[in-house]
Amino acid sequence: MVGRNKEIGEYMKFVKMQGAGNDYVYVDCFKEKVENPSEVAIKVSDRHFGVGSDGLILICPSDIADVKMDMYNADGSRGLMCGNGSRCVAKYAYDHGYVKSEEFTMETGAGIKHIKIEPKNGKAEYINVNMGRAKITSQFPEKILINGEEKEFIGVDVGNPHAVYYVDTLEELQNMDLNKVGEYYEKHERFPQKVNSEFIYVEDRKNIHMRVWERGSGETLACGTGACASAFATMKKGDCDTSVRVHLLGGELDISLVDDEIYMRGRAEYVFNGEINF
Ligand SMILES: N[C@@H](CCC[C@H](N)C(=O)O)C(=O)O
Repeated sequence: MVGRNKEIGEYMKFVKMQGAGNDYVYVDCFKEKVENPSEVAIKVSDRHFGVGSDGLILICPSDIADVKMDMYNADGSRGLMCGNGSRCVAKYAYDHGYVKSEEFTMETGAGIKHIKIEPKNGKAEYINVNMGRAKITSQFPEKILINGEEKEFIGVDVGNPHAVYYVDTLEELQNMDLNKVGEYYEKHERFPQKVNSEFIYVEDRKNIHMRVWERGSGETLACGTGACASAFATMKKGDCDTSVRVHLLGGELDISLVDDEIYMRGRAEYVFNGEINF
């Protein structure tokens, strides 16, 4: 815990931020210390008894980059990479003067990422993240039996694992009951480390629609790495150009592939600051 107040006991200061509706509780570890981040992630993420979020992200100093992101899913499991989180950490670090220029580096569990800020009135408005190289991790596509039904997916690693499933119509995508079936996808024996599952409808060569069931957090309004994985799968399959807009339940992300590296561009926003009691 990071503080003690004689009226309320132990408390932790945080800022809630969201990127395309993927919301996390962020703690500024340039100033604060979080001792049991997995337990804290479970507590803060609870939408009734906590702050309410898709997980916890610590914004930390780094020995090897300008800033470090340390992320935890809502179930307390550690995530190696978080696309939406990286934009929020970048915005926070830039707006709070922890980084001094518009281009800087971020340490993540999936290596060092290069960030480029597009500022407006001195604050980060759009954030570009070089997500690095993606890798296809399955047959192309691979058949799988999920809850008695045969499906096809494309496995993609973007620093964390994804399985991308095509859906035939936008209506079918909108009507999917992920709360009912999501866990069958996440915890299938084909994925011993569990997996983030994306369901996509390709509208045309420049637009795809996506819903996601995230490993460790369930359905979220967006997943940055999932958007990159989905865009990459459609590009490799020849269905989309090398620049794609991904439409998510909570917003939009622009993903492009340049010299085999994936770039993600999008916004990040503050929601509120607070203190939570323990
Ligand atoms: N929401 C994230 C991904 C978070 C980690 C993921 N659930 C995992 O366990 O790999 C994103 O925006 O990329």
